[in-house]
Amino acid sequence: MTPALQSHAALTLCKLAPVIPVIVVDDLDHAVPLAEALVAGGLPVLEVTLRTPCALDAIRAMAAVPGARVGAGTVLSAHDAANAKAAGATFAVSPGATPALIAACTAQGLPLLPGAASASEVMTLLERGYRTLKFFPAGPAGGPAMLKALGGPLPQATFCPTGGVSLANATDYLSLANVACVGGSWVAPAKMMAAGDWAGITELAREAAALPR
Ligand SMILES: O=C(O)C(=O)C[C@H](O)[C@H](O)COP(=O)(O)O
Repeated sequence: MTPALQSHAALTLCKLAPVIPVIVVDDLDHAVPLAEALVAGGLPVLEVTLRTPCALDAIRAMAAVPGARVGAGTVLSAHDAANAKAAGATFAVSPGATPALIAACTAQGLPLLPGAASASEVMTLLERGYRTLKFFPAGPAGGPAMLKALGGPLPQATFCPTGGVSLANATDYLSLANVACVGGSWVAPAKMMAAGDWAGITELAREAAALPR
């Protein structure tokens, strides 16, 4: 799958909802109820970070939840990409991008949302054929002002800013012409997951899904 087609698939996913939840699953038993809660609240696209031992099993379980579009986050290597694909991930998100990761996602037909935080990084990915990018870490890298500035010379790149995005500042990003959606962990707080507060998480998802863009 060419990078151009990967970016097309990624953009389609980004347009499904204003927010992609960034999920850290510590307990496999949380995976299905969490996915159901987020989908019920209107957030169907879910990024499960490969940061915990049960992440791949969580992806496998969540991929079977009706309406869920489950991808892997923190995909850093070709090995991660292969594992994510085998677990049923339908897309991959990375904080940056490397030639090895790009080659693996291209070979395996796994749409990659690669990370970029500077004009040169954006230009390098555009050169490779990627037009849908993660802007990471969004807050520390300059926030909405930085994205707006990048949009001047590089309007062909569309972003999913992630890292320091919250309900309070999401609209500052979503109102920009070069932003398709935002990513954030605030809709799946560890405390609410530990407490099994799935109704509360559905409520957070509802608020997020209603954000204007
Ligand atoms: O590991 C990755 O590949 C990531 O996706 C990193 C996440 O984007 C941030 O950890 C989410 O940031 P917060 O919403 O501020 O918690």
